[in-house]
Amino acid sequence: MPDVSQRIEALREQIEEANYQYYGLDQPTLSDAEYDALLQELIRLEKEHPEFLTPDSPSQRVGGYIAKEFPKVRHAEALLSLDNAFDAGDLLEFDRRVRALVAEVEYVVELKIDGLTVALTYEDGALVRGATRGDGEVGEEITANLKTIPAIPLRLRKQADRLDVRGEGYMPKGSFLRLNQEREEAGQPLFANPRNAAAGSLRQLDSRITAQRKLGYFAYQVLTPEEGELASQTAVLDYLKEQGFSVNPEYRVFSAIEEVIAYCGEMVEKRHNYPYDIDGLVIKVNDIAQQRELGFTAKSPRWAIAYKFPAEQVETVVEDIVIR
Ligand SMILES: NC(=O)c1c(N)nc(OC2CCCC2)nc1O[C@@H]1CCC[C@@H]1O
Repeated sequence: MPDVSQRIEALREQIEEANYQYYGLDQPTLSDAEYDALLQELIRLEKEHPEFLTPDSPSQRVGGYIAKEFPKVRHAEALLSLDNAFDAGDLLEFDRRVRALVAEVEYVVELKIDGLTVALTYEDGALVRGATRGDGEVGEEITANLKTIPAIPLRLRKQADRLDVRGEGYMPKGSFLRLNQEREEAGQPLFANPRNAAAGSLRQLDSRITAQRKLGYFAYQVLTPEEGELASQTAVLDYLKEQGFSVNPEYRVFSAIEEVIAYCGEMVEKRHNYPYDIDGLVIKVNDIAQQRELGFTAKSPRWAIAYKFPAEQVETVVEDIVIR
């Protein structure tokens, strides 16, 4: 019989690997029952042997920490907002401004997840801090709540002294529907949309409540990618996947803005085909060195723009959510 600490370590690795397969690669390896059995055994062993409990154990994902308030935390680098484009003209104008400063350019187009920005900091491979966007400079520290999101790794898969990651926390449509049904049965006010539900769930003082909300997270940026020799946004996305993050797979690379414009048109029709809300697309210059050359305006990067989908009639959206 291996000693308890070896069993605990083996359980942790199996559980985190299952999380990565399910949330990182979207290829579940364990059934829910098998996963729960491992987690329950880990929680039991850690209760019987608290000397082996560590803050980065997957047992901490079920929550149990009650904050009195959220401390403020200053972001390592300001979280910027994005300029918006609403039609082909705006996108052609964006491309013209980019090409005025850099010669050949390639664009990465990502789904614009309709959630809220969450900044994560890892030191020696462990998640040490997570925060909301706040005003872009200073956010709220919500680490305990973020640890309950299986798509957010508690430990990186590859060695890194320090890694700052940005991504979008969101509530999948299925979780949103279930939550509002429960609230309706309990006579509580309903959330208007998944984005509000995600914001409310991440700002819960009791992380057990956050754990029940079944939130998701898509990582899309690392700070100082050039230090990690990451030369492009697509390389950044590959790196984030290797490190165990859930990265949205629906990104495309185009070398002409006309192709980006055509893709935006296609996606207006497909925007409801995903199990999470999107409110547009984010178009980024792929090459990191060119991003540096293009720099930033006072509030947003010159190398990225958000294409916002046209507003819809309310009944279409409600009908879509209920029927689908
Ligand atoms: N919501 C998103 O899915 C998303 C994305 N896929 N990619 C970025 O890239 C940032 C990085 C630097 C410039 C924008 N930002 C996103 O969301 C932004 C954060 C703040 C405003 C937008 O929601």
